[in-house]
Amino acid sequence: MTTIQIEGVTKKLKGVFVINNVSITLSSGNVTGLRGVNGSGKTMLMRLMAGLILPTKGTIKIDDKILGKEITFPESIGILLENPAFLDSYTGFQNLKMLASIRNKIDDVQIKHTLEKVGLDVESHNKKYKKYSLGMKQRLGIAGAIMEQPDIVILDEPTNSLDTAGVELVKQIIRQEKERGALVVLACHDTDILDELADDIYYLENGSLVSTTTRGQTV
Ligand SMILES: Nc1ncnc2c1ncn2[C@@H]1O[C@H](COP(=O)(O)OP(=O)(O)OP(=O)(O)O)[C@@H](O)[C@H]1O
Repeated sequence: MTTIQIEGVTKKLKGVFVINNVSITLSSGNVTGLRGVNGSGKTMLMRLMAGLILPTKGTIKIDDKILGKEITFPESIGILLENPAFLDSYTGFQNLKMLASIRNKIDDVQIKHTLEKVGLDVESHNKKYKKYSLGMKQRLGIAGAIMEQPDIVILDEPTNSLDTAGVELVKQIIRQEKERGALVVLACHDTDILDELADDIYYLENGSLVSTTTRGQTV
């Protein structure tokens, strides 16, 4: 059981409140949706949860351990953020292998299995990243986030650049991640996808939490 407790978190950047006094608790086996217009703070909140930036005020605890104090990063996390930092001259497989070498938890077979799971065929495993289409790049980013079966899966706009079949595949992957017990955080502009997949949806406006929908009920 994994929990993320966000307690009174504020993030100020260049004098602007990009996150303003947000408190929410997320737990494993749930998909938590983040909704809001461009610039409302969804990506910032995800970066805070991942320990990539630290709050100006408030605390974020992963399983009761304070991020930035007791732990630097969540122990088991996979993240898809906009513009993943993959290497152009490496193939899709080589990029994931390099990423996997950080933790050394999975082998080549598991990497290949994940590539297939996101719809990248054997030919594309061995294609250089710079030759990838936008949709292929997005699929590789999703593969990178889920390949180690982490406790926490953070997906920022995972359906970007994907065709209809790709969107369906991502929806299926998110359901599978939830079923295996992951704590999934999903930011998505497509409200239908959020309504379909998320157990709780938090609506952000100018960095503040303005409403919450829990399994269809808005408060
Ligand atoms: N490096 C930065 N320095 C200062 N402000 C920033 C920085 N990065 C983002 N911001 C600001 O933080 C706010 C929240 O941005 P964020 O990217 O979290 O929004 P978002 O909800 O994810 O938007 P989108 O839907 O466009 O992805 C915006 O006002 C943005 O201008």
